[in-house]
Amino acid sequence: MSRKAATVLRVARSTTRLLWRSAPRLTLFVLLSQVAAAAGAAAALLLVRALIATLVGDTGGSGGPLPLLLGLGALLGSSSVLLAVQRHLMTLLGEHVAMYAMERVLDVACRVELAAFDSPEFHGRLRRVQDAGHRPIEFTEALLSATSSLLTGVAVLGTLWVIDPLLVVCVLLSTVPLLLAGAAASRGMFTLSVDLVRNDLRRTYVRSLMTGRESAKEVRVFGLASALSARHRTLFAERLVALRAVLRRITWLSLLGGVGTALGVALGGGLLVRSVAAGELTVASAATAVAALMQVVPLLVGASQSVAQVYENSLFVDDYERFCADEARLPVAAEGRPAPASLDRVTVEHVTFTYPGAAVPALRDVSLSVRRGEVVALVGPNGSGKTTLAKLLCGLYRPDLGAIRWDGTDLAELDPDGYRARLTVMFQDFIRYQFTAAENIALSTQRSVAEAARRAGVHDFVARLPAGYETVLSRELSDGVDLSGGQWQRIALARAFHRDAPLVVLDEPTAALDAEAEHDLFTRLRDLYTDRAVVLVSHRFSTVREADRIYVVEGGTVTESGEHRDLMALDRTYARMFRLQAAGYAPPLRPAGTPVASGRG
Ligand SMILES: Nc1ncnc2c1ncn2[C@@H]1O[C@H](COP(=O)(O)OP(=O)(O)OP(=O)(O)O)[C@@H](O)[C@H]1O
Repeated sequence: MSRKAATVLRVARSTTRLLWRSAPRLTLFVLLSQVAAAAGAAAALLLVRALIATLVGDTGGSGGPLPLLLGLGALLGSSSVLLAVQRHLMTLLGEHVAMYAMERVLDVACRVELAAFDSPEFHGRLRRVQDAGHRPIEFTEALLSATSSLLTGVAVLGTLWVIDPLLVVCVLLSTVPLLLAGAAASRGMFTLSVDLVRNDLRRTYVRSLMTGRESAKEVRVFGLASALSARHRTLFAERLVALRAVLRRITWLSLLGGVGTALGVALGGGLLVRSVAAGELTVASAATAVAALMQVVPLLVGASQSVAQVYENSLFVDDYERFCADEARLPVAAEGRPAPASLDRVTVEHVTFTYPGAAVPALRDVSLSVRRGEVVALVGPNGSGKTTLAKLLCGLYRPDLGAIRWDGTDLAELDPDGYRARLTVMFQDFIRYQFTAAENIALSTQRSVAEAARRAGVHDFVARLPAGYETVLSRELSDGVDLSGGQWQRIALARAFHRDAPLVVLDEPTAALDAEAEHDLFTRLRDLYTDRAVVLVSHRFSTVREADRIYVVEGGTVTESGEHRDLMALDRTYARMFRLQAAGYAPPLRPAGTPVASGRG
């Protein structure tokens, strides 16, 4: 079996499964309507035959032409109703299948390792399969249409076979170039969509900058509109160039296919003329054969187009199925043991980690530990690896070398979802969900959110919003409210506080908080998290000095560690950075000779 046929068969099976799983009753109705349509067509043929028999007086005792005519009329009427019902059912089924297909993609997207999101290839595939939701139903429609054209074609070919089997051979040969051209065109369109996916992603991104609320401010202040539209036009022009090249090839292929078909038909015509001239065929038979040829050729052209559609859609559905199968196989399923509910100590042991595709490791031979009841701080310059370490602690990436252990057990041996459920985190780039305030604090549970909001110091503020915790925090999706940067950060903190977990990771939790709120949070941090292990990433030395242990991360490695006093005594990077920041708050130095204000007037 050719590879193309194997793909189509595989996709026919997977599409049937998709249809059935997405909407079993609708699928059944569609099938029944197809059977009814076929039965109606057969009944119409029988009625026509009976009518002709009645009209030529060869009735065998039936009740005259009127009931037959009425029956035929009723059949024709009901067939047009059936057609409308079929369209209705197919539209609904298409929506169900697209929804089901999308749900599978979303499921995979939420389960894959975070590393996948660092790969442009993954984003390309994700985009392609998201766009392929309509393909299963189009595959089904094309398959039905090809089958019905082929069945009708076979019936007409039967007439030709009776007149001269060679004519059938000519007709079949004439469809081969069309089929080949169609298959090449289908592959061309599929390859084009693969090649253009990066371009599509970039265009979508540029468009989102030009239309998004987040970017609207900068686009206006920095006057980015014309630069962005130029970029959009360039990307569109690149797309057009690629599209034109493929369309040109497809047109040439269709032309060659058409010439092949014309030659096949001409050969059939030549055969007819020769047979008539040789007296092997009556003029009446030759006329019937010409009529059949005239009928069968457009039928087969239509069938070839449908077959090409079947093939094109099968390539997209196959791609989609491979994505679901491949990505689902990534090691993220609930394998491994569940993490213990309690925690005594998390240790990072000689961990080295390089982001996918990065040239240098983001972390090199990093070791640290945090115990229950301890607050451990990570400090260091921008880009030194603090957030990366936080992400590894959250089990979002796996170390290349070394291990992270939860009470001695390597995280690699634990079920990742179960492990993540044992920790809570506030990321530096936390998400501002355009949902209600309550949902921003706890989307996945119904547990009371007020206590967490109180801890984050945001309860009073939220309670004063127009609809309190039910206020939607969006001006884009509803007539809700937007918050200030600090208010958003407190909401994100409340989200972290809402989960009762033994490991707490806070990455720059106070960057946008006012001085009072920051001070308040840090003085309460220990009370909030007695009995928890807290890892705190911060650039604010005034807050990290209280930590039980401070790790200084520089260039992906831990260069110093200890308590504030020890690190100050060491007088290296920490002490230098601490003094630098403290100097910013020191009173300005007086130029020499300036009198000191007495303050007594
Ligand atoms: N997804 C990624 N893919 C590739 N490289 C990355 C990725 N995320 C971060 N990096 C790189 O890893 C290094 C460490 O980044 P990280 O975000 O951990 O720094 P950081 O210490 O938290 O910095 P900051 O203080 O600015 O938040 C940087 O060089 C950064 O460019």
